[in-house]
Amino acid sequence: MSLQNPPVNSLSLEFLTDICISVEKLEMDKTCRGLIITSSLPKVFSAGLDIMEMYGKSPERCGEFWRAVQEMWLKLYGSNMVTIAAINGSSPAGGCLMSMTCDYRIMADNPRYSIGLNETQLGIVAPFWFKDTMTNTVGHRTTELSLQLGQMYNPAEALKIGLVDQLVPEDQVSHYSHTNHDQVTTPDRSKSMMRKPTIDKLTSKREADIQNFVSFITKDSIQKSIGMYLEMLKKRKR
Ligand SMILES: CC/C=C\C/C=C\C/C=C\C/C=C/C(=O)SCCNC(=O)CCNC(=O)[C@H](O)C(C)(C)COP(=O)(O)OP(=O)(O)OC[C@H]1O[C@@H](n2cnc3c(N)ncnc32)[C@H](O)[C@@H]1OP(=O)(O)O
Repeated sequence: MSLQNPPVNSLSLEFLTDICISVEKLEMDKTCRGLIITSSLPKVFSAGLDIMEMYGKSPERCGEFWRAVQEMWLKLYGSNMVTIAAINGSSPAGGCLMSMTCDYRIMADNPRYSIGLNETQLGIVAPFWFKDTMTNTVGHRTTELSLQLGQMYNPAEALKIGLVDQLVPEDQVSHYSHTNHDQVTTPDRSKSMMRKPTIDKLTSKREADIQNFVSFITKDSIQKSIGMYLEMLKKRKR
C-alpha cells in the first residue's frame, strides 16, 4: 500500500477512509500474505493527521474525523496480516503512529528524516492509545520522555531507542521490506495475544474518547495553539 496524498500524505478524513477500505479488502483477500506500507511521495512517509481537519471545524465533523483515526488504528494494529512499515521519509505524529501499528519498521538512513510523536509541539496531548502504542514499542520510560518533549528522532536515534527496527540505504527501502516480508510467512498468534489488551482498551472507551477529543480540540485555547502552529509551518517554508 503506497500512500499518495500530496503534498505530505496528511491523514484527512477522506484519506483515512480510503486507507481503511484498502486494508479491509486486503484482509479479506485469502491470497494476500501481508502488507507493506510505504509512501509514493519524496521525503515524506506521512505528515500525520491533517491539521486542517482539527482547525475551525464543527464538533460533528471533528467527531467523524476522530472515529476515522480510531478505525485506521484498530484495523492496522489488529491486522491479521504480517505488516511492515517501509518508512521512506519523515513520519511525525499520526505518521509515526501508523508505522508503529506495523510488526516491523524499516527506515531510510537519511539524517534529514525524522520520526516521533511531536503532539506537545502543537500544544496538544497525545491520546492514551497513541501513548500505549509507543509504550508497547519502545517501553515506558522512553515514551514518557518522548511525549513530554514532543521529541522527533533522526533515523540513528530512532534505531537506538527501538522505534524502528532496521536502517537501510534510501534507495533500498523497498527491496529490504520485501526481503524481510518474505521471511515471515504466517501471521503469528502471539501478535494478537500481545496487542489485544491495548485494542480492547480503546474499543471499550471509543465513544468517550471521541467526546474527549471533540471537547478538547474545539476549545478556544487549543484552536489558538493549532492556528499558531499552522502559521509556523507556513513561515518555516519561506
Ligand atoms: C484530553 C485529550 C483528549 C484527546 C486528545 C486530543 C488531541 C490529540 C489530537 C491529535 C493528535 C495529533 C496527531 C497528529 O498527527 S497532528 C499532525 C502533526 N504533524 C506535524 O506536526 C507535521 C508537520 N509537518 C512537517 O513537519 C513537514 O510538513 C514535513 C516534515 C512532514 C514535510 O516537510 P516538507 O518541507 O516536505 O513540506 P512542508 O513545506 O512543510 O509542507 C507542505 C505543505 O503541507 C502542509 N502540511 C504539512 N504537514 C501538514 C499536516 N500534518 N496537516 C496539514 N497540512 C500539513 C504545510 O503547511 C504546507 O502547506 P502550504 O504552505 O499550504 O503548502
